[in-house]
Amino acid sequence: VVVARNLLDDPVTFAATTYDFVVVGGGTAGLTVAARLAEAHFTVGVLEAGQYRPNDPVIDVPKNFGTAVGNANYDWIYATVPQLNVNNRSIRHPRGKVLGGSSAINFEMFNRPAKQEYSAWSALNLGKGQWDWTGILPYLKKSETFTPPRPQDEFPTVSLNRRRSALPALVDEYLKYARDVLGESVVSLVDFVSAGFDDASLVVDARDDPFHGFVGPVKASHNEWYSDVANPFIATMNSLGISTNDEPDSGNNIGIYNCPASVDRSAGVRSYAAPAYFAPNSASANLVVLTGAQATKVNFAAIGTASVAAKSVNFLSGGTQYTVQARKEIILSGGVFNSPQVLELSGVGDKSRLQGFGIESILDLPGVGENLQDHAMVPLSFKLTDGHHTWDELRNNATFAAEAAAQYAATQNGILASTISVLSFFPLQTFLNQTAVESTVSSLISDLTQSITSSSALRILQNVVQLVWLQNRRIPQLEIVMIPGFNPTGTVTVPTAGTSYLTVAAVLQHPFSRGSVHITSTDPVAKPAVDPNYLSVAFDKAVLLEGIKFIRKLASTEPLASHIASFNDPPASSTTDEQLEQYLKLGLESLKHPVGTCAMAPREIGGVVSEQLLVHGTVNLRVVDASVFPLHISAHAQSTTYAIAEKAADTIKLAHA
Ligand SMILES: Cc1cc2nc3c(=O)[nH]c(=O)nc-3n(C[C@H](O)[C@H](O)[C@H](O)COP(=O)(O)OP(=O)(O)OC[C@H]3O[C@@H](n4cnc5c(N)ncnc54)[C@H](O)[C@@H]3O)c2cc1C
Repeated sequence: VVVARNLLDDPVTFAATTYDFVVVGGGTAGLTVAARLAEAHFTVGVLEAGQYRPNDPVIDVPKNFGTAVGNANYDWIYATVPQLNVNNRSIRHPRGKVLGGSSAINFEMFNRPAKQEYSAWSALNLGKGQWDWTGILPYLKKSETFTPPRPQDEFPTVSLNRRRSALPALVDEYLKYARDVLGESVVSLVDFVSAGFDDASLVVDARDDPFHGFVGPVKASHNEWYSDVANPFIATMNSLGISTNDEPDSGNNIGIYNCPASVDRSAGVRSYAAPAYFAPNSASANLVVLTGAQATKVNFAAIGTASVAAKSVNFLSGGTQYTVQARKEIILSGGVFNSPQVLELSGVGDKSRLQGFGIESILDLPGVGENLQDHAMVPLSFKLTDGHHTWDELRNNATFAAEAAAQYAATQNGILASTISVLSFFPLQTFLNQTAVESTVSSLISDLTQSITSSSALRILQNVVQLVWLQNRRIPQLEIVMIPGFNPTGTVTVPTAGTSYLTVAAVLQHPFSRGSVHITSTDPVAKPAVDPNYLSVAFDKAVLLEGIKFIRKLASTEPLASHIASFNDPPASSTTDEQLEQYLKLGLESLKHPVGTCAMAPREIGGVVSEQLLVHGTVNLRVVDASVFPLHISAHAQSTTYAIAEKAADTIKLAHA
């Protein structure tokens, strides 16, 4: 194991130094912002609870994704509180506890949402901070070195059927209520966020490839190994109206596509925050990382009455508490569960909640830990006919597995370098007929209207955005993930020996349910309570149920149908809505993209951080991680998280220029 010069395991030395910036969490966003600030000649001290694990095959070998889940050497091993709407099950929520954070243990899909989704982030922040596609795209590009797919990886193409929408009248009704409830003070916000998200100036010629970066730290590439079930799967999706999208990173992510992976293809290893941002700076004295150290509290010095200044961070290392001082700023990058936890432990959060724990309130910010949004998914599995090549072969056939290992060792390629890559994203209108869309949205609007007086302003505005999105066929509502093998994270059944599977998951992109994460104790080592509140809005369940039916139809449609020997989970005998709903409750899991618990939005509507990512009411405490997403996106979270951190670094550098 190579231990870098500036990687410390000595808390005394770390605490004895005053850094310009102290970053809590050396994860996806934390290492990105830390490295960029260190490159700009600031001194940066990073506190990371996990260890540095370079050259570890559990992390590095692309096909090993999933094996770190549940292993305390890599994973915080979170689980939700019992979820009322899914049989009171507690749902697993892994989070990376290792240098590199969740980027070290994630499933390596590296993609982007529709450009209009970022426009909503911008709208929720009144256009400040340029959190739209134009403002974020440069940072998506800055963080990546993109390698386009080889010609032989192209998918079959069939064009998408377009149908007419009749939703505007229904949605206008909710907008009227939203204006009434929110009153004059924020009525302009309703108009602002509902004004539509198309910007003609963003239409650029895809052939110029203005979308990708070619010199950034994170390597994005495409698989060379594909299962033989991929092509029939894609052709069947095409025949059901999901056309192939050759440029999914362009801000138009509708269709089925070959998803880039955060894999360094030449070395055949995962590309994640530690090798991408930490390792290249490991000779720089500006960037110091202390591993095995958990931050427990931010300490403040009062300045004036309106804003407070953060000055130091308490942390635990080897059971002893230390304090490290920051000259300029403290940056929380502990992730979607831990950043709000540290804020609450520090007296920043809902005043009455904190008083219940005897914590002195420094800033009354009721939004801390609220607004938790996640991508709920339901995987379905199918037994394939004999002779198929899937990842199951690695489990079923010891000779094949040994050959694959030898091939990987010799060439850094082959099946062990492969990842999940066949993704598709589409709006309701693609898989529901117009009557079904209208009745689903109409029930949703009635639910939202009934709860409008007990909803926060942020939530009402999000509802407005999401309702507008439901009319817009460029905003995906459902993702279908094709997994060539038995579901790596499934909990419903176990695979049969000697059998190959196809797993297809339906994933809700824009849930209307909102959850929370809050401390349950003043003990910083006690895990906060994670409650995504899955399916608490009936619309979320309805979309997933329709997603399940769509997948069943897909598996019964040629050319895919001929490759399927039998329905596995759920079995073919489950046909009624009731049976499929039972399966939904049994099989629902997280796609592991929880976001939003320190939402970037104005304080008056319930936001936690400003468009500069400063915690409201502070002059120098920022949150830079996936917790600042104000609204979920139709993409996996990592590339946007890197971009947020890259953008934050520029914002911070400017503030201290
Ligand atoms: C199993 C799994 C699969 C996923 N699959 C994908 C995928 O395929 N594609 C995709 O785009 N996204 C995926 N994601 C999501 C994506 O990886 C995350 O959204 C993203 O990496 C989050 O980045 P972050 O900076 O917010 O947090 P993290 O990367 O989780 O970083 C937080 C860091 O802070 C540290 N930390 C926390 N609290 C403290 C503290 N108090 N003191 C010190 N250190 C602390 C943690 O140990 C961690 O290193 C997946 C996530 C998981 C867990």
